[in-house]
Amino acid sequence: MPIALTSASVPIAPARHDLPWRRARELAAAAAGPLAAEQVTLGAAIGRVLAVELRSAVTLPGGDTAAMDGYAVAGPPPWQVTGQVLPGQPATSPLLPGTAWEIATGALVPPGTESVVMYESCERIAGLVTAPLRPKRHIRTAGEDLRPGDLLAERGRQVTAALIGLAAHAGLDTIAVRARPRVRVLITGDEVVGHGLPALGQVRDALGPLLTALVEDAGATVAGVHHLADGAEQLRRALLAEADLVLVTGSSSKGASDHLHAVLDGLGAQLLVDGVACKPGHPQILARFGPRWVAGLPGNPYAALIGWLTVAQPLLAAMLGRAPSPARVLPVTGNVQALDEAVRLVPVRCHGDGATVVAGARPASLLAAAGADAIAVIEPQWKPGGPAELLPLG
Ligand SMILES: Nc1nc2c(c(=O)[nH]1)N[C@H]1C(S)=C(S)[C@@H](COP(=O)(O)OP(=O)(O)OC[C@H]3O[C@@H](n4cnc5c(N)ncnc54)[C@H](O)[C@@H]3O)O[C@H]1N2
Ligand code: MOO
Repeated sequence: MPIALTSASVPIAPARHDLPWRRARELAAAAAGPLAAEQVTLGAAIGRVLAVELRSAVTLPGGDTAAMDGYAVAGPPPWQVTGQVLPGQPATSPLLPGTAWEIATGALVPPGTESVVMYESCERIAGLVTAPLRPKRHIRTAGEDLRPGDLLAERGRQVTAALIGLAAHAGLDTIAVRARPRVRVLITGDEVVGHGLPALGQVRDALGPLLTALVEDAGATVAGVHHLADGAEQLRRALLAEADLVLVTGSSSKGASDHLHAVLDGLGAQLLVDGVACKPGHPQILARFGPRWVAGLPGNPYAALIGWLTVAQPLLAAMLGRAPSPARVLPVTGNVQALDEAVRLVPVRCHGDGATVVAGARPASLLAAAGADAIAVIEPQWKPGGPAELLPLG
């Protein structure tokens, strides 16, 4: 059972209300250490995060190898064709000067080979081959691609299809990756319905599907999506189920049916984040009790997406031991104004050398975010057209 370890270097201090957005994100990123490693087959490794660096187990190519179909030749031309060598059938005797062996791409060249000449450059008449001789042509030298111990990928890298192919080429059958954090999603709100058309006063659940997709995209696994009726006891019991992270939506503000603060208090949870100075997404919580973390996200769907990017995504990246990707900063243009004391988070579309605000973003609607490819972090000191950090949206 993967358990998030709290980094020894980050003591949990009681949450200050309305943390600066950047500070909230940093706290979440430093809160947990990587989960345990597990060994998986290459076939199961796509998207996982490397728990150790990957190194080659082989020399590649294993010996000097023909890079073209043609003739392995020794000495000056012409060459008498005296044999043949195919991939997987290494020559047992050396090639003598003045002779040639037919050779296929990928076959080990016989000892004594000076060059490989491709069929297209040769003239062959009655068992004699001639071609201009260029020493060492079309021969891949032993170990020119990999040597045992060569680094294939650093720890913390996400496994891609190319890396799986490379690892197999390098002789590996399994690799050590981080356990996927198990994330439970608790959707609260008596008005929230899971499917079909909502009646007046009801609303279709946007957050179960949104968070499921975000969790899976982040390399974690959804342990369950639970719709809870508003009520402290249901929430308390649901928070006790096994998970590395519990996401709770629609219960982090101050309304009559927002029970998360009281329930966490009753459970003796430690609050790391309790309110963030950003718009939207201000009512956010990050707390820990026992081995599990709880992120309280606003019920407004776009605000919940911002809450995810602020506290949940960095925490999961830490549990996965994921190497941080360099911040992307681009000039941002469009209809947006910086706030005096808080960060504004706006959906943008990127175009080569800049990003443009997608109009119409509102806390309760995902329409603008769905048309965007990133969220721009508009700091109080930002000026129109100035640079802003971009958080990618998948
Ligand atoms: N007195 C105050 N009231 C509010 C504050 C505040 O600081 N003081 N903050 C406002 C902000 S900002 C937000 S955001 C919301 C967040 O409140 P909750 O997290 O408690 O969420 P709810 O009140 O339950 O819902 C807000 C809104 O979102 C709809 N919703 C909820 N869940 C879903 C879902 N799964 N899918 C789609 N839509 C959902 C819900 O029906 C409400 O319309 O609080 C403000 N109030
Ligand atoms: O910040 Mo709320 O999160 O504006 O909708």
